[in-house]
Amino acid sequence: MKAIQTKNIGLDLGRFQLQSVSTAFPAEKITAIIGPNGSGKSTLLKIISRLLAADAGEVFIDDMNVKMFRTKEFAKTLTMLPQSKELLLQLTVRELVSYGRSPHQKRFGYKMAAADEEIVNWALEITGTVKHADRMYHTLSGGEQQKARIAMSLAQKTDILLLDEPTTFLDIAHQFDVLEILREINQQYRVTIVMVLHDLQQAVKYSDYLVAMKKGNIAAAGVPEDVLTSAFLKNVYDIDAKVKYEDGYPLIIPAIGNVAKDGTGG
Ligand SMILES: Nc1ncnc2c1ncn2[C@@H]1O[C@H](COP(=O)(O)OP(=O)(O)OP(=O)(O)O)[C@@H](O)[C@H]1O
Repeated sequence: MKAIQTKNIGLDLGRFQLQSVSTAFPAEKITAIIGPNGSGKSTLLKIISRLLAADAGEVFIDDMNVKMFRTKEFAKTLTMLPQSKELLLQLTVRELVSYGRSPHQKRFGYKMAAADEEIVNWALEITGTVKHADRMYHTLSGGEQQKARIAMSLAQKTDILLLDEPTTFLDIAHQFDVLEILREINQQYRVTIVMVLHDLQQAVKYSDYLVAMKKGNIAAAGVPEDVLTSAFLKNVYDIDAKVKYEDGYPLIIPAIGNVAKDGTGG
């Protein structure tokens, strides 16, 4: 199983720069990337997953530079589920999830092997999307679509799973449902998971490690209880709040009169 390391990643997007980002995501653990809107979380995930090329620096999976992977080998090693934007896919849910198997197939359009069918069924089952398998993807609700997209990522059966805001569009029950599924995947199959989460309480509860970003830099990294403190909230989000832990679950109590500022993390 693989660990990810970034070394001095730099990228200039004009008004925004990733500034020599060096960090690591531990193998076989769940890491949450947190930080204010626009702090560079998605950009970092896109660079790790080769969807975006950095101007400087390197990404390694174990000791292998990601540039050295052949496309198909990379797709068998790492899956990235980007933030969902409106997709009007003319596909059934089963067809969408089957795309997850394409890196494992000999030729595009080749009839799927029984073993691949089994994995597609497993991904549909584990995400609770089997009941929608024969529906057109675009007719699903936002939450149902999100679970179908997660099923597609799981069907790819990689050692590393990157997810950008996997709980978007989901109600609270389905958010916990998805986070529990991811935890099960991590524990049972020892998959390394890195996900962007905005809910700090969920990030602490469902991850082993936190990486926090602010203005294109790493602001903090470590075990959740060490990272999520009152001083951290002030530094990264510019909010005054107390943090109390109850049974390992953080309670974030904002100071009275605390108002959101520009949302850029100060
Ligand atoms: N292709 C692009 N061209 C120019 N600027 C970009 C591009 N992609 C992202 N940016 C800018 O880079 C900054 C970081 O974006 P990014 O999506 O990585 O942030 P984020 O931390 O994931 O934010 P959010 O929590 O809102 O999803 C933002 O200010 C964004 O507008």
